[in-house]
Amino acid sequence: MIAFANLPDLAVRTLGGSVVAASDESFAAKENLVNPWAPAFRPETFGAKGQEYDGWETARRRPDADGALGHDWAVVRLGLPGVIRGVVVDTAWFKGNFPPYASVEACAVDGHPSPAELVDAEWTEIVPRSTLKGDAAHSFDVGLERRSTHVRLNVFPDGGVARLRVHGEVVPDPRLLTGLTVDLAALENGGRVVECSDMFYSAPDNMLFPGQARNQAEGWETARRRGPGNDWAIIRLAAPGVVRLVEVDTGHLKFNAPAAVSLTGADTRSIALGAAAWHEVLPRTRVQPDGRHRFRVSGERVVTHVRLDIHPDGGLARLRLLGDLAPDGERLLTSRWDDLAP
Ligand SMILES: NC(=O)NC(NC(N)=O)C(=O)[O-]
Repeated sequence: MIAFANLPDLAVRTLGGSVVAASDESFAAKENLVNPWAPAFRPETFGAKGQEYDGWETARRRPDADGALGHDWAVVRLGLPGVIRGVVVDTAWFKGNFPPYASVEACAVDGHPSPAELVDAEWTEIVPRSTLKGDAAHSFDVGLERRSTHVRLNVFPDGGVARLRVHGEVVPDPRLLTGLTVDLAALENGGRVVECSDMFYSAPDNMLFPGQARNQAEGWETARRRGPGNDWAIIRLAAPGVVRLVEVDTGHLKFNAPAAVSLTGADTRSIALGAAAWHEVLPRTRVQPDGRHRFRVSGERVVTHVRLDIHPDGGLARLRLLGDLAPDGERLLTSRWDDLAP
């Protein structure tokens, strides 16, 4: 697997991404580009506009009076702005109607720009015009050391693309975090799972998504553990901080919820994670299936990482670690934001 594929998809709808404009969407809606599920297809489902596709599909272009063909484009607002490390242009199921070439650009615009304002933004090419195949996922590494808020997918001259995945590292806006009590584990604040024991059914980063899980697949689920020990995941927090309230949500895990959970914390500001000592944040605590549990914790020590142990296996829908950033955590977020400015 390519390295960037483990990073969150900053464009996916379940992380707040949306497709704000497109040159054309005659055959199939631009919004499908950021659907969270794998592209689906049912043959011979002809609607009023043609065959139905789970993707974005434009009309066949014809030369204008000057003989120019032009090209199609779609603009995606990233749900989580950040540094883009890789892009996947997936033409799944588009076999006779995929675009032969595509390129991708990115920009960073503060606030909430309208599609018209984005036209005048400063766009930087992050994937040069590249050849595409039909019914295939194309992965492109991106080397732009700056944060981005939007991407523009260009297809030449026209055709269908099932998904645009934009993997990267979240760079949260410190103005929305400093001085507040925030979820130090949330993906949207820059938290991430860096190690885990098992991700057989679904990835542990799922626990850190916004909102509630709508089903079991939207949380973290491990395989049935047949040997000794228990499953676990280590979360690198958004920045060093003090955890004050823990929320453990076993929603939708009914016959596969853990019997108990425990949390420990480590401070790696002056020591490597492998050598750090772990101290108790939440002692081993019984949990019930399919429900939200909240625990006030003593919150005395600054931590950079929290280890979640689930006993013995199962998974969680969500894990929230509400707390306050340490002063150097606030400084870290602010300098990262400034260093990665467009
Ligand atoms: N059979 C098709 O898929 N045709 C075409 N597309 C749709 N959606 O019908 C086309 O012309 O690109």
